[in-house]
Amino acid sequence: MTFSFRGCYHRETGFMLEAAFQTDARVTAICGPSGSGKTTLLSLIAGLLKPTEACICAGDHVFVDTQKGICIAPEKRQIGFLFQEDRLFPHLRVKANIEYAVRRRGDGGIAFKDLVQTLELEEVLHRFPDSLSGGQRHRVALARAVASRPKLLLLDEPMSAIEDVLRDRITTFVKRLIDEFQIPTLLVSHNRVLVERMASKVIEMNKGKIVGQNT
Ligand SMILES: Nc1ncnc2c1ncn2[C@@H]1O[C@H](COP(=O)(O)OP(=O)(O)OP(=O)(O)O)[C@@H](O)[C@H]1O
Repeated sequence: MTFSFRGCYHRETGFMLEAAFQTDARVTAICGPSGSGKTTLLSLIAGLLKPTEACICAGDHVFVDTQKGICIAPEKRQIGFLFQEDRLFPHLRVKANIEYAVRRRGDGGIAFKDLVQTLELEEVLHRFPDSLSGGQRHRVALARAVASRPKLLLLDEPMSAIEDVLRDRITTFVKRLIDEFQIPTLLVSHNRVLVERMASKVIEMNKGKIVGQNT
């Protein structure tokens, strides 16, 4: 599947993102210094920010085409995302948080048991997000992001809050899910080891622009 992005977005603070790229890679990394616009780019793709002008497509699925007046609602884009903050439903226990995403996809979803075991969440299934540690919350958010077998997966620093001892195993698990279910993924990370391990293409951003690409 080819993912393509062309668009621009202007923040009142003066920050301007103007970028175009396309990728066929299973995992594409977006790298660049702090404040270069990586999270803004993912937010535009997810539909959490509205671009001034854009055409954003994943294969045959057009998420946004401002010239044609198309802007699909975020919840209808079938995008799984994991942002730096975990955005779990605070009123639902961990089990319900994950089941919500599994149910959204029906039979094609990833097995709940498999997710829970690999991410070591058995012990916290009946707790509310507020009572979890940062690393635990992050693992729940990761389970939720991949559970529905999304058309596109957006990972923003996915391993940053994960304890060292779990990081390697979780990286292997996420990579296996992405490969097995052929989920095109955009990965934002400052962690060069993670990028090298997961991504076959790297896009470099700086000051809201794409300044380099390599495969
Ligand atoms: N909610 C906001 N309101 C105003 N400015 C913002 C907001 N969020 C981000 N910015 C600014 O927009 C620019 C791009 O930010 P963005 O978070 O996309 O960068 P980033 O590359 O993801 O950075 P980091 O690696 O630190 O997460 C920065 O100058 C940032 O300060």
